[in-house]
Amino acid sequence: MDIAVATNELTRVFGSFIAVNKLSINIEAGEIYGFLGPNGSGKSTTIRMLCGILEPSSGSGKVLGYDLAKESEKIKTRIGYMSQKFSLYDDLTVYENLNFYSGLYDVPVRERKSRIAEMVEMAKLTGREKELVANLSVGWKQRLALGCAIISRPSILFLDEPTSGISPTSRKMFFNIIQELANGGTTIMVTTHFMDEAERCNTIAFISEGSLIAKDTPDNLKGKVIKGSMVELNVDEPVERINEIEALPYVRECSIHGPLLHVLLEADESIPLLEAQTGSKAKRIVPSLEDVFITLSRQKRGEG
Ligand SMILES: Nc1ncnc2c1ncn2[C@@H]1O[C@H](COP(=O)(O)OP(=O)(O)OP(=O)(O)O)[C@@H](O)[C@H]1O
Repeated sequence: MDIAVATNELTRVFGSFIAVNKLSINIEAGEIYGFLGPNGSGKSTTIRMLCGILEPSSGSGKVLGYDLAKESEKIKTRIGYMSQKFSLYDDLTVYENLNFYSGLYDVPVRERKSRIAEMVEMAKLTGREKELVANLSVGWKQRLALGCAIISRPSILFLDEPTSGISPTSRKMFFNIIQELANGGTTIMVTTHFMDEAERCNTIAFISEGSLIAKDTPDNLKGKVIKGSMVELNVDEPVERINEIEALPYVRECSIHGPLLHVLLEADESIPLLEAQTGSKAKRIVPSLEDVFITLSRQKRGEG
């Protein structure tokens, strides 16, 4: 098993604030590693350290065998990185952007044309090569930004919320491309707030307040983290009822999911009691990844 990323107590502070706290992770070559956590939990800061853009305050790490502290320049030229702010030039065409990045990443001149064609095809931008980037929709721009990030064929790709702000169809298309890259052997580390994308990762690491609090496959997380019986409850004015339901002695957690409440009970035996006390039908459900993350966040805050 090849390890593409390994960190040991990697830490970053800003003044007295600890953004990333003794993070130790391993990412296997060729896997899609989902890096999840609430806003401000330290995901971007971690990725920026792994890309060699930001110096760690303490701890250590290697990416593709190169040391984060001593060999950040080597790391920068060997990885692909794409953040939510796509670094594209609006006043250049699709082709010109790809050509620019092929130069930036030192793609051999004789290979540039074929590599650009490959990226245009991968990004499903065929026929748009001469279009100004300013005229592209966000979904198109995002796939072009991906093409620019991988024009040098990096063996590892860091994606920091690549799909925020784009349509569900474009998101799906984008993740299909990611899956294909991983099938071809590229290691992918991706942050996302979308649970359907998290489901497609081989491994999920969940961080909160800079610390790693869980790491496993999506299925194992759903099977192991939540203890008790999860039910769906359809009540009027669900948000107003959360506190009252959570105060019931046999209820562990209650959270809103669309128009419904998810209620975590100590055991199945409490279902009739919950139905009687709320006057609503409770339906037993398998916990979703979102339920898992709500539980993990509460446990971290000491509420679980
Ligand atoms: N350059 C900086 N100076 C000071 N504080 C910073 C700096 N960069 C990040 N932080 C702080 O570190 C914390 C972690 O930020 P980070 O961007 O890594 O979180 P995140 O998990 O990526 O959040 P989001 O999901 O909102 O992108 C935040 O509280 C942020 O304000």
